[in-house]
Amino acid sequence: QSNLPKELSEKYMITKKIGVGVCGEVKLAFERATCKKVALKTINKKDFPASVGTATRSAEREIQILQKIDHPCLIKTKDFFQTDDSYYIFLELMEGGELFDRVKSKQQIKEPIAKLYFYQMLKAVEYLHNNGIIHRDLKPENVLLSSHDDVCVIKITDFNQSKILEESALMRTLCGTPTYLAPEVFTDAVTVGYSRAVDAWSLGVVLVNTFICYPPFYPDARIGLSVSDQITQGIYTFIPSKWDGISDDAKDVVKKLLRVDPNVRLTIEEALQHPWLMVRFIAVSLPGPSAINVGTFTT
Ligand SMILES: C/C(=N\NC(=N)N)c1ccc2[nH]c(C(=O)Nc3ccc4cc[nH]c4c3)cc2c1
Repeated sequence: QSNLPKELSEKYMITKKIGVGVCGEVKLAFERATCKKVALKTINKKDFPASVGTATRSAEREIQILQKIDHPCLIKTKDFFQTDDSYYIFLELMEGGELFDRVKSKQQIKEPIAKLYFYQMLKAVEYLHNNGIIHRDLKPENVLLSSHDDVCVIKITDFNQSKILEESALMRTLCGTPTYLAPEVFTDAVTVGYSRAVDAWSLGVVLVNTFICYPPFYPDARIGLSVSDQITQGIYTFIPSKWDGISDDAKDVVKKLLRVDPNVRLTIEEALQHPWLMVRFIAVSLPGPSAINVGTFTT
């Protein structure tokens, strides 16, 4: 890290690499003044194949989102630096690492733990959607665990693909008097605005992939369909043996999230009302000052 900004090196000591992402890497760093551990995510501008212009815009939009969001299950930035060729984002360190690695190493995650993580993901995405943000890249690599214990707080990260829903021209048109408006403007309006449903779909795939240990859509000669055809036709395989012992409510949530038509797909809000999630939880609170109540709810 020879070309680090001087003020960055003065404030932080950077040590080993702890995670590697698509566009950059994650390192363990220590804030010199407090000796506190933090995660440093470096995003190299030159890693983006497109012209630097779009790269900078997408990275800057991500930084803007990262600095604006405030929810117990969304990663928070603690500091930020940039040079001509890189962004340096300091984030709260999630000791448990990525959910992806936890799943890779371990056999099936037990249903109550899967439900605890899934509930937190729903609450995080509910917050994003309520703030007009669509994540668009929800996957186990972008879910971080706060500790090595199974019962822990999770946080969603990586807003590189995220989209901020601006007020659209269509919304403004629909506010005016429709005297001269063509019928298709109304019918189009019905389908527009479901872009947030993509996050619900992804969470359905995460639920199957992460908690039942295999992706619902994968290249398999026996199915005779490409992954994209399986997805567009909503054909996914339920390997019965893997679902033994999993509750019918859990299967029902998956079925309703993995609906091809976004208009009938379960929304995040509806998923939170689903019987599988509407159970009493002991609030997950961490010891010490960082105790966070990610939410308790009753039957
Ligand atoms: C902000 C962000 N990505 N943004 C973009 N890719 N543009 C991002 C993505 C993945 C991330 N991973 C982490 C992170 O703390 N990872 C991690 C990985 C392994 C271990 C092991 C112990 N703690 C760990 C933390 C922060 C983080 C931030």
